[in-house]
Parts: sequence; C-alpha cells; structure tokens
Amino acid sequence: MLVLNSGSSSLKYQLLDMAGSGPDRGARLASGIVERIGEGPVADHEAALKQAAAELDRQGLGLDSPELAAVGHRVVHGGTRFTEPTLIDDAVLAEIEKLVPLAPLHNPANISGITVARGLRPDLPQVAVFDTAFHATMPEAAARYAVDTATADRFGVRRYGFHGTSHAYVSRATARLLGKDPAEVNTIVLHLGNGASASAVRGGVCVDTSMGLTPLEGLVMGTRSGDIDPAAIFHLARVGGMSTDEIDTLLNKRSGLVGLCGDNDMREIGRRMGEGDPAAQLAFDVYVHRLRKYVGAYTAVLGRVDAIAFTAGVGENSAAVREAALRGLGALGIEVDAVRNAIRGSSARLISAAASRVAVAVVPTDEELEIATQTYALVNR
Ligand SMILES: Nc1ncnc2c1ncn2[C@@H]1O[C@H](COP(=O)(O)OP(=O)(O)O)[C@@H](O)[C@H]1O
Ligand SMILES: CC(=O)OP(=O)(O)O
Ligand SMILES: [Mg+2]
Repeated sequence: MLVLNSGSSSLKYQLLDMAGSGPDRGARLASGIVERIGEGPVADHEAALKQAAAELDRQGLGLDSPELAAVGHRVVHGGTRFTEPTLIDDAVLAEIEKLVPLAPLHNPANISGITVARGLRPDLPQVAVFDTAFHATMPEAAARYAVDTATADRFGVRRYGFHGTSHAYVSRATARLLGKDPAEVNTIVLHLGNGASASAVRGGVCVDTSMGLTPLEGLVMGTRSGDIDPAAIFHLARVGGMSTDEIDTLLNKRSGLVGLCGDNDMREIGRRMGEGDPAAQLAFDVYVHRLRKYVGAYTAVLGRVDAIAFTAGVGENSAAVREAALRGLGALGIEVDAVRNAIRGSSARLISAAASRVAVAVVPTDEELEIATQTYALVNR
C-alpha cells in the first residue's frame, strides 16, 4: 500500500506491507519526505510527487509494481460530506475540489497527489482518508459558532477540525501505553507540528478540537496565528487598507512563530533563546501560553482527564515546550518528571511523575500507518 501525506509545504510518502497479520502488519518498506515545496527547486506538489516516484523507482519499489494493491491519500478537508474513508472516483474528486476554498493551503496539494497517482495507476483503488473525519463526532455545542444560523448553514461555517488521523491514532496509542481500553480513557492530544492542534477525546471519541472552519484557528503554529479577534481582520482592512487575500496570507503564512520572531522552527527558536534573544523568547512564551489555555479548557470540557499526549515534530522533540506548557499544574493533577521528559526517544513513553494523577506521554504519531490501515480496511471490505 502506498500512502501519500501532503501537508501545506511537504509531501511524506510511505510504502507499507499490509499483507499478513500480527505485529508485522504495516511494516514500512520504503519512506521519504520532500520538504520546502514551493520555496526552492521543488516548484509544487506535482513536482514533489514525481520526485517521490523516482526515489521509489530507485529503490526498486516503483509505482508500477504489480504488488501495489492500493494508494491511500491524506485529504485535509472533507467538509460535512466525507466522514469515512472513501474510494475515489471522478465524482468524489469533484467534491474534494469544491472544498478547496475551506483549505486552500492543503486540498489542492491532496488533489494533485490524487490526480498524478490515478494517472500513473488508473487500475488501482485510490482511497481518500480525511483529516476532518475523526472530529465529525463533536457535539453541536462544540462544533457550532455563535453566528446567525441561516448564514452559517448556507456557507458551511462551523468547526470541522483537522489532523484527525493523528488525533485518532495517538489517542488509541496512548490508551495502549497505559494498558487500557481506549473506550475508558479520556485524553487531551496536543499535535504540535508546523500546523498544530489540540483535541479532547472522551473514550476514543472526539468531543472538541482547536482548529475550526479551516486549519487557521486555535494554537500558535509555525506560520499561522491561531486564535485572533476576528475584528482584527476588519481593522486591517479598514484602517490598514489590506485586501482579503493579503490578510489571508498574513495570518496563514507570516504569523505564528515566524511572525513573532522570523523563525518557524522550534529548534532554531531554542538556540536563539539560549543566546538571550528577546523576540525568540516572546515567540516561545506566546506559543506556550496558548497551549496552556487549551490544556485548561479541555480539562474542563472532559471533566476527568486520564492522559495528556504530546505528538508531531515539536510535541515529540521539544522537552522545553512540554515542560513549559504543563509547569505548575499540580493543582490539576498534572506533574511532569524533569528527568523522564529530558530523555530522547522514538517510541511512546510516559514523562509524568509517579505521583501525577494525569499520565503525561510523548506518543509519536503515524498518520501514514493510520491511513494505510483505513485504506486496507476499505479495500478489503
Ligand atoms: N528536535 C527538535 N526540537 C524541537 N522542535 C523540533 C525538532 N524536530 C522538529 N521540530 C519541530 O517540528 C516541526 C515539524 O513538525 P512536523 O510534525 O514534521 O510538521 P508537519 O507535518 O506539519 O510538516 C519543525 O518545524 C520544528 O519546529
Ligand atoms: C491541517 C494542517 O494544518 O496540516 P499540516 O500540519 O500538515 O499543515
Ligand atoms: Mg503534519
């Protein structure tokens, strides 16, 4: 099974062996990543996919392999139309196209991956797995904005949520780490990559998440502002004379960490903080403050929290972010163990103190394995 995971500026791909059963199911045969799409020599996602296909060919595992059974695609926005993995045909592709205005940085990349892969292997089943699907269970109280109902309904203005494949995978993996059934565990998942989102998962079911109509809302991200007073947009238009497109670019691409300090990579921000750089320190502080607010909010939403799981690039690697986000939350039953937190690793692990009522964990996400699993289940149904 080939899995294509196109993010806003990267293409991750994996070839997985889904034959057989037991722990070997999902073994990784080949994998790679094409980064900085649109910035340098890789002009767009189509060029990225051609580069990925050439790399797989070099490894003797090309797209023309007769053993390839299906292709699973990450699709970021599924709207209200798609809440399950879906076999892609022309009609489905047209529906995904219609959702481009709601995910302009993402759905076009996903569509180009689908189009190229279908062109190369029209004989194979191609399956779309949606970022929004896991969040479809949110109660209306969490999914609705307090906006005129007729207008909101007409234009599909509601919270959809994203990174759902990761939130689903990580919440289950966290339960497994605790030796419990996901149905009995309440988890706050903090997916901190370039894009970042938090979710509240009760007994395996998502009940709230920080991204909204689009992947712009919520946490501070690499280049996105996250939460902002919507009136700032009117202000920038009326007083700043900016166009809608300019404000869109400002909030999606020139805000977040990069807007506050010029860097969007947490490693570089950490290095600059070590040199006493005040802009890097401010960016870190704003990032962490927002994260703490969501931990508090989702503690209240869930009522009882069993686990907090950190995942994705920043969550899996930045002990400083994890420590700062949960510092001083003993009153909420949350205590991070400094020694455990500092140990680097690549597998799921606990970082909470023995006395912590809430388990705190680092749980590496695997969107590609989750997409392959869902694709396999659909194709073999
Ligand atoms: N060792 C590290 N320490 C701190 N941050 C890291 C480290 N490695 C990666 N990151 C952060 O992770 C981000 C990328 O996360 P990732 O989940 O791969 O993002 P995406 O899938 O959105 O492209 C980088 O921009 C960087 O900020
Ligand atoms: C939805 C989203 O923000 O995805 P990514 O983090 O891959 O940009
Ligand atoms: Mg990602």
